[in-house]
Parts: sequence; C-alpha cells; structure tokens
Amino acid sequence: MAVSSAPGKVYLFGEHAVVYGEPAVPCAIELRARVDVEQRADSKLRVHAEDLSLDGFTVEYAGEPEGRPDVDVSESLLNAAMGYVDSAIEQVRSVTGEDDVGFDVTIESDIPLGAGLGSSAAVAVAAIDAGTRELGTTLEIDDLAERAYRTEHEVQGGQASRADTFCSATGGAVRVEGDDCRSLEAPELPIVIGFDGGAGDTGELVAGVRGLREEYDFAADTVEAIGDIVRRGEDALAAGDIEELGRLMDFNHGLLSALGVSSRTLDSMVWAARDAGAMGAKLTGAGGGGCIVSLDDTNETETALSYTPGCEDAFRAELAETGVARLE
Ligand SMILES: Nc1ncnc2c1ncn2[C@@H]1O[C@H](COP(=O)(O)OP(=O)(O)O)[C@@H](O)[C@H]1O
Ligand SMILES: C[C@@](O)(CCOP(=O)(O)O)CC(=O)O
Ligand SMILES: [Mg+2]
Repeated sequence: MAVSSAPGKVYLFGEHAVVYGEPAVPCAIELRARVDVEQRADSKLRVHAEDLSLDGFTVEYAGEPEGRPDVDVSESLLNAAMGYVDSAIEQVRSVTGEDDVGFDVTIESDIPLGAGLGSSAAVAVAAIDAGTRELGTTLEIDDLAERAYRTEHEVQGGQASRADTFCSATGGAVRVEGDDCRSLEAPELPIVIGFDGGAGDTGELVAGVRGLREEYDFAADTVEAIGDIVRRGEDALAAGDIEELGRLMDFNHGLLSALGVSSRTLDSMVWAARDAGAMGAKLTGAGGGGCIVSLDDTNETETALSYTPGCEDAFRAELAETGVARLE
C-alpha cells in the first residue's frame, strides 16, 4: 500500500483570471487530503470516500460503468463527484503504462468539498502520487503537478489552470501564469477563513465567467484588471506589506463579484470580516458558496465571523510549507 497526503489552498489573488493566462497567487494551507492506494489482483477500481456523499450516502463504488453507486442523482452530478478520482487513476495507469491495473482507494480529507479550498487538487495530487508509487514509480514534483493538472482540466470541461495543483504539489505560496509555475517567498500571513457550509461547482462557475468574457468586453477587461491586481500583490508580498495585500484582496473580491461568482453569504462574510477590522477579505476559489479568506492578526475577525448569519465555521489557517507528503 502507498499513502500520500496533499494540502488545500487559499487564493490570495487571481482565481478565475488565471484560467485565461493572467497570473495568480495561491497559498497552501494546513488542511490535507490523504489517499491510500493498494493494488488489487483484478482490474477493478474500488473507491471509499468517507466525505463524499451523494443522495445522503457515503460514496463507495467499484469501477465504471456497472459499478457506479446506486443513488438517485443525475449523471452530471455523479461525474462531478467521481470524476477527479477516476481521472487521477487514469493518469496513474497512463504514467506507468499499466492500463489494466486495479486499485482499492481510500480517501480521508480535512478539506471541505467544493468550498474553494482546493479539495479537488489535493485529492488528485495525493491519489496520483500514491497510485504511481504503489506501482514502483516516484514522480518528480513538477511531473506530479502536471499530471494532476490534466485531471482538473479534464473534469472541469477543458477549463482549468495549473494553480491549485501546482500549489498543492509543492506547498507554500506560489505564482502561476499559464504554464509558468514557481514558488514564492511569503511573509507569515494571519489567514482567517470563513466557511458558509456550502459549495460551488467549479466547472459551472468557470464556464459562467467564460461566457461573460466572450459576451462583454468589460468582462474581459475585468479579468485583465484582476491580473493587474495580482502583479501589484506580488510586489506587496515581496515587501511584506500586509496592509497593501489586504487592500488588493478587497479590490479582487469586488471584481470577482462583478464577474458573478460571489454569493449573498460570501459577501456577508467578507463584510463581517472588514467590519471587524480585517486588513482585507475576499472569496477564495471558484466561489458560488464556500469560503472567504481574510487577513487579521487579532481574534476580531474570527469572532465576528462566528456570529455572522450564514457562516458555519471560522478558523485560522497556517501556511503549509510541505506540499505532497509521502507517508507510506
Ligand atoms: N474527500 C474527498 N473524497 C472524494 N472526492 C473528493 C474529496 N474531496 C474532493 N473531492 C473531489 O473534488 C470535488 C470538489 O472539487 P471542486 O468543485 O473543484 O471544489 P474545491 O476544489 O474547491 O474543493 C468533489 O466533487 C470530488 O469529486
Ligand atoms: C476558478 C479557478 O481559478 C480555481 C478553482 O478553485 P477551487 O476548485 O474552487 O478550489 C479554476 C482553476 O484555476 O482551475
Ligand atoms: Mg477544485
């Protein structure tokens, strides 16, 4: 058996715009997905995912298509739910050339699903890493990140950036622009997260922004303006100017909101954080529901969020220095 874990992330800046070639700066956080992979004697895939529930049932399924879980949900929902693991296992088969190999896969994760903290990337990175190692191949981190990116690209309907997967594979703060992925020096950041208990569908939200961008020049300009914010944000990060980072995060949230990917609860959490004195606050990830990220070195934001209607959980997040971890 091989076991790997990989961290989730928050975006300091640049989600969505990064899909169209603008830069983005995500930052890995100490919430991890852990994936155990064991080769089977047959060619079946059996997945046990405690945290993935469909129609109220924990997902446990065996291979395609006859072994799909017997739950009353649409095919597209089923594909969105199983797609990342199925596609990660396909990557393992393709890297190793062992097309008929079967696996038992068990996933445990601290990262809420679909909430903008990069659970999909962490699961893809950890599954590909454990699966390839189970077959005797240890991938270089860059290769691992690239393979995990292909998984996200496939499941998100051909629309994904390398940001989440590179960040999860390497850990730390990173900068991604197209296929140029690099690690950044980052000061210690007082990250506070608010979670509304909900989720957004990354593929759908990305498609929504794409549509707006094609229809309206000013939406395309908005995407470019997010790129400008990220470039200013990099300077602020390099200078350790956390107040400026916060201002730029506020601006970034406004532009994401203009692109239609915020929600009432994300906006109320953002405002609660700002009212509590946070240096800045924005949604993180695809949006639609899920999490906001704010910067505050006092306890005020966390406390204010915990009393904010619609906020289910508020917590501080530590930067994860380690990306993929090879546990067994
Ligand atoms: N613990 C888990 N077990 C199984 N699949 C998971 C798990 N966490 C995430 N996933 C996969 O990732 C998808 C959520 O990814 P996504 O919509 O991109 O949101 P995010 O990456 O922001 O959490 C889930 O629908 C599922 O396919
Ligand atoms: C919206 C996007 O920029 C980030 C999505 O992040 P998440 O899956 O919501 O954690 C999409 C992408 O970069 O592939
Ligand atoms: Mg994702």
